[in-house]
Amino acid sequence: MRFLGDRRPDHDLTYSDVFMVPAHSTVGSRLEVDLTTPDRVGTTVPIVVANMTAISGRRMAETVARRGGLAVLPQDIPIDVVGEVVSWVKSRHTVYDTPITLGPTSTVAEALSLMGKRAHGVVVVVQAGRPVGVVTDGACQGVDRFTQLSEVMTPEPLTIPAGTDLPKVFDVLSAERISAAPVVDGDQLVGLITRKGALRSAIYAPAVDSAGQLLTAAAVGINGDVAGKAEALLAHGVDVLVVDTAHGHQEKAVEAVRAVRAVAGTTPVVAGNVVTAEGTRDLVEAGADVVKVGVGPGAMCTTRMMTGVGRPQFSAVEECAAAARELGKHVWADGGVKHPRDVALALAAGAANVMIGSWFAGTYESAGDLYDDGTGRKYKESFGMASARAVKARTATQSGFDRARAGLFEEGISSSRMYLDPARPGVEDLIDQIVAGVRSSATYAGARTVDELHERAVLGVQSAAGYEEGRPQPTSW
Ligand SMILES: NC(=O)C1=CN([C@@H]2O[C@H](COP(=O)(O)OP(=O)(O)OC[C@H]3O[C@@H](n4cnc5c(N)ncnc54)[C@H](OP(=O)(O)O)[C@@H]3O)[C@@H](O)[C@H]2O)C=CC1
Ligand SMILES: Nc1nc2c(ncn2[C@@H]2O[C@H](COP(=O)(O)O)[C@@H](O)[C@H]2O)c(=O)[nH]1
Ligand SMILES: [K+]
Repeated sequence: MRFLGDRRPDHDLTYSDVFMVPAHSTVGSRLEVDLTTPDRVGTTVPIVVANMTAISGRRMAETVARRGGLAVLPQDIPIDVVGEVVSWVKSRHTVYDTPITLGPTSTVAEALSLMGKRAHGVVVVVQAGRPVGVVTDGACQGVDRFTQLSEVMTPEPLTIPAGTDLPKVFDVLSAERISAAPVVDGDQLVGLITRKGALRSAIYAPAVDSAGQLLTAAAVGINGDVAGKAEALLAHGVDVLVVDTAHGHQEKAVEAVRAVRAVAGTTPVVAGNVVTAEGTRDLVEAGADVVKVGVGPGAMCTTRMMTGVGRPQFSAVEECAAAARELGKHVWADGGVKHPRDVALALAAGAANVMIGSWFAGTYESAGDLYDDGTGRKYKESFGMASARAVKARTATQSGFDRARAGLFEEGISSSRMYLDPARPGVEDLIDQIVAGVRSSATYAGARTVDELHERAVLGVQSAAGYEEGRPQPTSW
């Protein structure tokens, strides 16, 4: 990347400070752009879900990997539970969604409590493995919550034989005016497909391991038996290890990376967080394949206000990516991403992948429960991984005194409401939006790949008014 007119500013910048200018392009279509990430971790779109307890769990991991991204399971989850999640994710179909299933005598209340767990909004009623009905949210309205599903389901629903050509699935569902249908092998339920799912599976390539199963990642902290934890995660089949701590450029973190590298073999090791070239080089030297960049940009993060420490994220990514690339390695831009443009600009700055936490908290697939705020707006609760709430959970096995002492050092928000966007309530809706934005961004730069976007990007620095001009105006002024 370079700055417009070679006018490199003498101060650090974040995403909102910069804009990209269009360049002469030979890329004729946004569909010609290949967003496979250059870090060789296996992602086919540059999206990684941050290792945050309220956000990254099994449904998030499954859904995002099916579209080519990766979710990092947090270090606070017990390792045997991570193992269960990894086996479960790896048992998921790479094309079809996991259906929500209940029996004919299950109740409307049960169906409604599960429906918010997935974006497709239907429950499949199953008997001896065979789909005998489909229940929608609409069918559950205006009936007693104890009503059995056999009374409200659409019986003998349209089913799709496994392996049906995806455009055909789309056309059949459109012709029948239904949004989702059970997928069957013989008469046995093997998955669920929606119209949008058929479209997405035709556009995206899932992120998979060498056995063709969905890709997984898990984080470890820097305390305790780090190598032992890493070995246990590897034994459970985790594909990418993330050594994660607030201050990645401390000796303890460097030692943790060395310890993980020593047991990781060919498994990619990601480590952070840092914001300087020196920090990047030290983590690469210790064995990191990918360095995670970002101190303080996160939406749940109070580090900069508490400590004055951090660095505007665009410049941090640019400097660290340059240092990593000199050593043949890569960086992930971690935190502060709120719009598709931020993802595009992080890639322009040289990131190989972009980590997103809070933006994905307000989706059906995030780990938290779905709430209604009383006005009909749906939200999930989220919290930072250095908040008092997370520290309390992480230190549960320590003495009361030690826990209270650790709680003094909170650097994150313990409670926030992340509203679901009614137009984009599922994480796949957000992925669609991000991928559309980034593909378009690449064609404006004349780039066909993530690396070319970084090489060709020409950026300028804008005023707050310049940024504001770019925002849409949904009302008259
Ligand atoms: N990207 C960011 O800006 C930040 C991210 N986070 C996230 O919060 C989670 C928890 O991370 P973390 O707080 O590192 O907890 P960890 O449990 O990973 O432990 C951090 C270790 O580093 C030591 N340490 C030394 N200096 C610092 C420092 N300035 N801040 C924090 N620890 C320090 C701590 O010792 P002692 O407790 O005795 O000081 C402790 O032993 C991670 O997921 C991390 O990514 C947290 C803050 C910033
Ligand atoms: N300083 C803190 N940083 C945190 C905390 N919890 C998470 N994080 C960091 O934020 C990113 C995600 O950023 P987002 O803007 O997409 O939400 C995450 O990967 C961590 O690096 C915290 O409590 N304090
Ligand atoms: K912040």
